[in-house]
Amino acid sequence: MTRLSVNINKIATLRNSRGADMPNVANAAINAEKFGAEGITVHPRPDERHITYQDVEDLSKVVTTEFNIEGYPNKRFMELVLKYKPTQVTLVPDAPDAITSNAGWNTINNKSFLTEIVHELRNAGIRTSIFVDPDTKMVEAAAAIKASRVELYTEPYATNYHQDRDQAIKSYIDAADVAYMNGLAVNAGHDLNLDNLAFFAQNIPNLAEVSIGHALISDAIYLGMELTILKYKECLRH
Ligand SMILES: CC(=O)[C@@H](O)[C@H](O)COP(=O)(O)O
Ligand SMILES: NCC(=O)COP(=O)(O)O
Repeated sequence: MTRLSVNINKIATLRNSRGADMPNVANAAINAEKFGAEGITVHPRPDERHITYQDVEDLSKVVTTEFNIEGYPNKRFMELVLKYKPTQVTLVPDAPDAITSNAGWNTINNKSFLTEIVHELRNAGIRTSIFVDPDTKMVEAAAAIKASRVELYTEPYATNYHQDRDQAIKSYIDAADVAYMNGLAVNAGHDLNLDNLAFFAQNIPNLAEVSIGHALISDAIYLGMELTILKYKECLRH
């Protein structure tokens, strides 16, 4: 069964907008898990525009499902994740000024850099996932780097879903096949929502985890977080 990891970056965006502590990020994680989330994902960006490094410390004390920290592995990020040792670290190639994640790693050109990072994380007992485009060559190179998982970057799927979902899913099916053939588990994320999630999950067998934030938190404004998480989990039952 595919795990739903709720990305709570946007809870922190709302909290930061007033400079106080409402909504409290740790409470949001506690409630998301109470409502059925099977993981909590955060992406502490270098400018801390939403999730702060302090949030990561606070969350490390309360998350009881799987804690997934995403980010670019610069020195500060590595010190953070090695200190708090989450369940999983998802390595993302984002530039500091990226408005959001907009591409997967070039795992061929960054092989030596990523191999060193993955080795350090594995030695710390942290599961590693590399954020990649649905490109079989990038997936194969991620396996050579000895990552445990790849996370398929699903923005292109979401963008093309309504136009031609069969075409939109094709590269993801191929990438997942190659991942499994190379001993990698498959995660997915970015721009997944209540419209496009079920078709994705139905077509990617053994999908280990989806991490969903922007659409899920937006839906929760109208539906409430409990019903929203229930609806997203229903999409994963196929
Ligand atoms: C890797 C990924 O797709 C998510 O971490 C996404 O980047 C969310 O980041 P923002 O919430 O800052 O858009
Ligand atoms: N890894 C994807 C993630 O954590 C959330 O992405 P989004 O749902 O906010 O686009």
